[in-house]
Amino acid sequence: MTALSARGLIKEFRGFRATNQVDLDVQEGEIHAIIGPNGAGKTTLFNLLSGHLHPNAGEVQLYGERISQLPPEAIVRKGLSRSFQISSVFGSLSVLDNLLVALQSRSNLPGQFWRSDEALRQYEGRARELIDLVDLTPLTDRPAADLSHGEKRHLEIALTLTQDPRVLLLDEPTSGMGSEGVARVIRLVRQVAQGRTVVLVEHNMSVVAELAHRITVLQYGSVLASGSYDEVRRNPKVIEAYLGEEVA
Ligand SMILES: Nc1ncnc2c1ncn2[C@@H]1O[C@H](COP(=O)(O)OP(=O)(O)OP(=O)(O)O)[C@@H](O)[C@H]1O
Repeated sequence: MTALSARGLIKEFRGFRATNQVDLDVQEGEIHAIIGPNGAGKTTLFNLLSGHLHPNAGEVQLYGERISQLPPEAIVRKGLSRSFQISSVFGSLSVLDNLLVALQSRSNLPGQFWRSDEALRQYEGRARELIDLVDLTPLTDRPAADLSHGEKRHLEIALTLTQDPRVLLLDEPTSGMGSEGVARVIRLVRQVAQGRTVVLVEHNMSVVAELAHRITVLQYGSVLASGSYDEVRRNPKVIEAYLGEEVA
């Protein structure tokens, strides 16, 4: 079953075409990587999938339902959430409180966003489960501002999971991490992908090789190739696009 698809997506910024007739098919349960050289249009495509940008033409479907003109909050409610490259955590709140606020914001009307501590506590069980899942248990009560870069990325993934998405978009989950951090993220992505569909933008080819069932390669806003890691890395057009960068 197709979880997420795009047909003929076009996005222009003042006449510059950042996304050019992109078609994408992500099957339910797969981990799908979007790769491409700098400026290829990966982030723009992510923004189109999540509703943070609207296409000039073409459409995005989530489980067969057109979502491309909906605002991001409506798309989240339909089961697609994304993490951002730029940290979206509240630094002054503890790890636990970040999760409590995110869980509560999902379950209540916006006017009720800030409520009593007591009301927040009903989400504590789920918050602690998510903290465990992303390996942050020893840091539960620490202000998020104290976390390392890698730990913040883990917290962000936990925050994204508060929406209980069927489809999870991860924007460069390993960016800025050393090899140990990268290995932890690989384990984490595998874990959160159980029972979910994951689409990730990723520059690190060893991460892509480890995780991705299928890959879409972008160049100059267009799809250059798609297929398994082995199919894609043997594709002469991909090799040429990455000349000077490590693919194999
Ligand atoms: N808001 C915008 N206004 C004008 N041009 C934009 C805008 N957003 C993106 N672009 C341009 O669109 C192209 C694709 O950008 P995008 O950020 O999607 O690429 P990317 O593949 O994510 O790059 P990177 O790997 O470097 O993050 C770039 O040339 C960029 O300058």
